[in-house]
Amino acid sequence: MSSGQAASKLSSWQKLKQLHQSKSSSLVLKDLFKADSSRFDKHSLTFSEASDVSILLDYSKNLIDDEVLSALFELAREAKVENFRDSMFSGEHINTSEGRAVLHVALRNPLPKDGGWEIKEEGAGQPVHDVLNHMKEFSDSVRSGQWKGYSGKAIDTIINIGIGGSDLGPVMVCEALKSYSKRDLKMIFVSNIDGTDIAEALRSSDPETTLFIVASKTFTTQETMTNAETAKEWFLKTAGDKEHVAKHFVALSTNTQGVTSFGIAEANMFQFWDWVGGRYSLWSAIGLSICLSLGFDNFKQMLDGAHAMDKHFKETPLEKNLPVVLALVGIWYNDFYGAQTQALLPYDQYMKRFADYFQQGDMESNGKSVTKDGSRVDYETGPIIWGQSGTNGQHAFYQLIHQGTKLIPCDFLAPVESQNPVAGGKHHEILLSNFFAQPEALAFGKTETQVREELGSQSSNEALVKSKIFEGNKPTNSIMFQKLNPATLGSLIAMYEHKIHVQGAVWGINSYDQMGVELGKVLAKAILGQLGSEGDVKGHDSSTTGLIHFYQKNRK
Ligand SMILES: O=P(O)(O)OC[C@H]1O[C@H](O)[C@H](O)[C@@H](O)[C@@H]1O
Repeated sequence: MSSGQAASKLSSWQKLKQLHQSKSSSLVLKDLFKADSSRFDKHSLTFSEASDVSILLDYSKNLIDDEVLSALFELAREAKVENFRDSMFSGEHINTSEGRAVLHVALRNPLPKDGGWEIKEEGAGQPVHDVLNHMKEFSDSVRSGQWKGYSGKAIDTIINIGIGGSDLGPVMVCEALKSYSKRDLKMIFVSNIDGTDIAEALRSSDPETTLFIVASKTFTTQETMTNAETAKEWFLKTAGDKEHVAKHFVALSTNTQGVTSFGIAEANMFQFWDWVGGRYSLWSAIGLSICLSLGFDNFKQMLDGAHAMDKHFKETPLEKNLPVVLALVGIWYNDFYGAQTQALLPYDQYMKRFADYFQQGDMESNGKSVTKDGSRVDYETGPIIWGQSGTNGQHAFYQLIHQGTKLIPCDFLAPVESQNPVAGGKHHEILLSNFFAQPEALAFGKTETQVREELGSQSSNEALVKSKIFEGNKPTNSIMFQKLNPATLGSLIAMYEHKIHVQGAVWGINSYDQMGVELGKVLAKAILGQLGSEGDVKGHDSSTTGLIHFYQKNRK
């Protein structure tokens, strides 16, 4: 297991610091490509270890050379990334602050008799497959119309009520694999405590044909429980009899007692375990909405794609290991170049929620400032993750990436094959031409000489010339895959999950707790009890008190 040692104490870290100082000015992409015609071949990797999956990672447009790369791999070895990875796979309790194993990989692991690994942790073998069978049975019966609502009608609307990891994964996947979905089954996701979210969902739904999925690992999350209660009240207003709840409410949780006291029978509960982190839970029962929308077979293919990436991560030498390479290159910018953010830019409209999903995945995992042994880090940890689908982003924020003052490493992702080759494939070719052009423009820019040539007689306008120069040398990864099918999506998600794992291991932090979300929740609870009257507002600073008083005076 990783010791939680500060990364900056490692000799390879110091070496990287020196390398950055001594050679960053000579790490110029234009020159690096000119000097080595095989740079793309040397710095690209392929992954095709799952059926129906073919992924190319081109990391050649990064500010790296052989010396930097070998120091980065040395860092991974010195930080014991391989040991820590193996500890995760074997079920060791690597989430030390909560004393838990971290086993989302077990959710996509076949049984040992079918070629999976033996994992010694309660739940991590047959029980996983029992829940999968339950999910299959249930989703088949709802999708086929066999499952009937209380008045005998089939279900045509699914409302998933959950937040954070109990929402973002299912939302992202249902959107990404929409072309595989049962189009006549309406999927609605309610997460926000803002009454608008549930009100809008209920407005367009019919209690006789709506199925509610209450998704919450803990079954105590205020937003989810409040939304679920409101949904139940709305349902019972029409349905009347409490007995009917059984036909319209199911729960996904680790908390059986919470589920039954809400009024959902254990038979309608899909179980998972405390070793599944919320932001890693879409592979568990939390994926029920995915199964309902896409069908179990597609869900299973997504698990298989993820499992193949797990196997790749577990067995491939670091130098050829996709998640490891992504992680190390990310560390190079995050810790030595001072980059604050990392953009995820999928050129596939179906992946429009991908960056939102990994905002939680990455930032809740690695947004930490103490190591596992409790020392304050003296280096940067998790990056700010953001992005949106291409080409929309190009018309919004790419200006800053090209010509702003900040270094923003970007991952570009795109499918070879479009699922909607409209207008004879014209849209897709335009889309891909942009996917190829942007990393090229970022890497190689446009020189002053080129600008002057283009401007011709106007080149005497110095300010204009300067404003049109692209400095270039902006690093990117390009990730191409054949087609966004369930298995490929599974592999891509697992690839980024493991990237996060490797970075957390190098930084010596616990990527698997989320203590930072607690304080706000506790304060909100206390404030909720004080909102009644001005006199109740006690124990706050003048700003918070002033804000609450303003609300109390002006509410209607
Ligand atoms: O699934 P639940 O227990 O309702 O938790 C929902 C979310 O709650 C918190 O915000 C955690 O930080 C998230 O990691 C979690 O996904």
